[in-house]
Amino acid sequence: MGEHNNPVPVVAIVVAAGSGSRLGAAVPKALVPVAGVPLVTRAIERLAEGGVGEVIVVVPAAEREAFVEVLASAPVPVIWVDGGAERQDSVANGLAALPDLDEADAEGQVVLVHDAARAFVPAEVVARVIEAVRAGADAVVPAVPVSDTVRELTDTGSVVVDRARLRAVQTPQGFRRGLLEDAHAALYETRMTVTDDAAAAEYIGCDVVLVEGSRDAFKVTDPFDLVVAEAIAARGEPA
Ligand SMILES: Nc1ccn([C@@H]2O[C@H](COP(=O)(O)OP(=O)(O)OP(=O)(O)O)[C@@H](O)[C@H]2O)c(=O)n1
Ligand SMILES: C[C@](O)(CO)[C@H](O)COP(=O)(O)O
Repeated sequence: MGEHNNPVPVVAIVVAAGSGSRLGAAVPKALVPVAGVPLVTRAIERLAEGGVGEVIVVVPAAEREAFVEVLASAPVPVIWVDGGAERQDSVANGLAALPDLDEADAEGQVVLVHDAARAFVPAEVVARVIEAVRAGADAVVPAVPVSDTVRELTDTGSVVVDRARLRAVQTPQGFRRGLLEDAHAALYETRMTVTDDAAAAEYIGCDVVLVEGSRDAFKVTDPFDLVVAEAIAARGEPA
């Protein structure tokens, strides 16, 4: 860490540039309200509560004004960035907008990547991810056991998979900034695509550490999920 009075804040790249085609709402998914509060607002509140000091919010370019309006009273400073065609592109745009720091601070800064769609992530999960990065992990992923029996399709039919060895991957995922920048640069160079940032880190040889996630951190994807989201909002904080 370089010389300074203030510690380097934990920054979160909140990807909110998806359209939410499976949800089918009239507005981008991240702006959809649950109990009157948009998903992106909820996500940022949870991140701030868990220890994030600054957010880069990646939004559909044409909708930026609407996002600025709903986040006018965000609990942490917001940097705005336009999204890309795929989630991976949106994360890369977010990374490119990270504030300048001196080299040592930038290398060690904790960067989280979070889906706005995982709006109900408990603050404890956010804090757990940050703590694991600070403790030295390369790439940190909150994950939960899989409750269904799972079958994998084969050329001839399907086979059952040992679910005790499966974990469903959530966000926020945590990294040291330098490492995540290197990972996305490598993906860009080789035109490789991944569906999460831990896979990007793995692509450049990093180990992925799993920490306990939460069912509350589920990704709002289709209309059924909105019913669950409303129920969680009505229930309040997890016990
Ligand atoms: N080009 C994209 C695509 C997705 N996302 C974000 O990545 C997260 C996870 O994506 P998903 O839940 O699949 O969202 P959508 O792509 O919007 O959903 P759909 O596939 O139903 O359109 C979301 O917070 C979404 O806003 C993004 O920032 N930029
Ligand atoms: C990053 C992620 O939330 C991990 O589960 C997920 O991969 C993103 O969803 P997508 O549908 O692949 O964009």
